[in-house]
Amino acid sequence: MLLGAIGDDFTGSGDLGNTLARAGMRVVQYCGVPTGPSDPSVEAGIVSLKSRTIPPDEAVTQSLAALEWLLAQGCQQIVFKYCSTFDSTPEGNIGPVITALADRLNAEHVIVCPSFPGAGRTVYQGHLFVVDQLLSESGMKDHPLTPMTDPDIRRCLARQTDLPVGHLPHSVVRRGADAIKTAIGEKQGRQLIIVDATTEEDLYQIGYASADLPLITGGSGIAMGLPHNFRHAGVLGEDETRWQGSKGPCVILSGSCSQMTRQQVATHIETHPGLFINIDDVLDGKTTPQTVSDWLLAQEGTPIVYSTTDPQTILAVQERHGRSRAASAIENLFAAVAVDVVAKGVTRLITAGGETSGAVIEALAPETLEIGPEIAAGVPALKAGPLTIALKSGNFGEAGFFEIAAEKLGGS
Ligand SMILES: Nc1ncnc2c1ncn2[C@@H]1O[C@H](COP(=O)(O)OP(=O)(O)OP(=O)(O)O)[C@@H](O)[C@H]1O
Ligand SMILES: O=C(O)[C@@H](O)C(=O)CO
Repeated sequence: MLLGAIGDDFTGSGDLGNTLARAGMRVVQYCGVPTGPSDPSVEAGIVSLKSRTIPPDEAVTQSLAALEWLLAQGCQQIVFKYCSTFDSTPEGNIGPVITALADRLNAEHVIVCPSFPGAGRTVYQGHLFVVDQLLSESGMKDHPLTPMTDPDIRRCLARQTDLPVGHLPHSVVRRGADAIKTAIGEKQGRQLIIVDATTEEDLYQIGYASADLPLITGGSGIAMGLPHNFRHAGVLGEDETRWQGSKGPCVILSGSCSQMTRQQVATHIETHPGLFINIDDVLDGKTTPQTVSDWLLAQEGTPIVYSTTDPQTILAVQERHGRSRAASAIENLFAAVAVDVVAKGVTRLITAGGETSGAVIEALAPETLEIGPEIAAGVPALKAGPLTIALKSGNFGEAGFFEIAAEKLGGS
């Protein structure tokens, strides 16, 4: 294993896997920290955690355990993948995890760059943009778990770490890899460096400049240039595709309330069966995993079960039941439904939402997910034995994503 990565959620880990696989690396996503050694043919291993919104000390412990496993597999460089919208709270978990990984790796300068232009996220003057809006004016201001209200990620990160937070402006980045490398080297003392990046070319140049850094952090875009570094060093094998689709029944579970998912759900239910999950009914026991799973298995086509709704409805639900009780009720329901439908023959599973996908994958507990072809920017097709899976981050994909994903998982 050449490159080791730690992802703070399951969809984001797949996003990173997609970037690396597209550049010709053989990538496997591990669900949690594996207990045994990796298959020796794996060139990039991603340990996916569900650590984005857990208490910071637990996120640090899990991330350090993942790091030890990756180092034991021989990884020469580590990537910490978090969300391209920098999803975090004032306490963490991005800052505490980077700080702990940097300490363990004795990393002097650590790049922090959530930029992912393919999904409209760019960093300029230390500020994070979602398409043409500041992060704090985008849909992320209403996120159910990590509302993002400060677009200046230098300030966001400084609230989460005791390490100094520096900045590498776009005026340097656009001069290319050598200029970036020199500017990083000139930074005095140990620090985390927010690096501006507005285009994919910026990200390639940052990647090339990072060949010797032990730890790199960011969205999936930060990994764009890294496979080239290994190829340039002559250590990357030949690109060969092993992934295959499966033709069996397909179901969709959506707990994401992001703007794009809302559009995708609305599009899908125009032509496919859909069942809305009301959290009050889940907490009252009127809706159970069994009722939902029975409904799914009785449908034709590609049915969707969704709790996806608008910010006002979420707020009202959270006021009635509490934020984490509402979230857990939905996540546990989807997790149990997934286990049941897969046991009963579903071979294509699509989930929407990072937390939702994490709950589902933790319950299904596949040891590994082989990264396959891209479905949409940041979303690869995955495979665990006979089961093919698509884990969609909240704001990824076009309006017709679910239908496209179902076809891709089928091997078309
Ligand atoms: N109707 C609802 N009311 C309140 N909370 C909900 C509702 N539906 C879903 N949730 C919770 O909101 C959270 C949505 O987060 P999730 O990460 O799954 O989606 P997302 O934020 O759109 O995705 P991403 O993190 O990939 O951008 C989950 O914890 C889910 O349980
Ligand atoms: O970086 C992103 O936007 C995604 O990979 C993700 O992490 C969303 O959960």
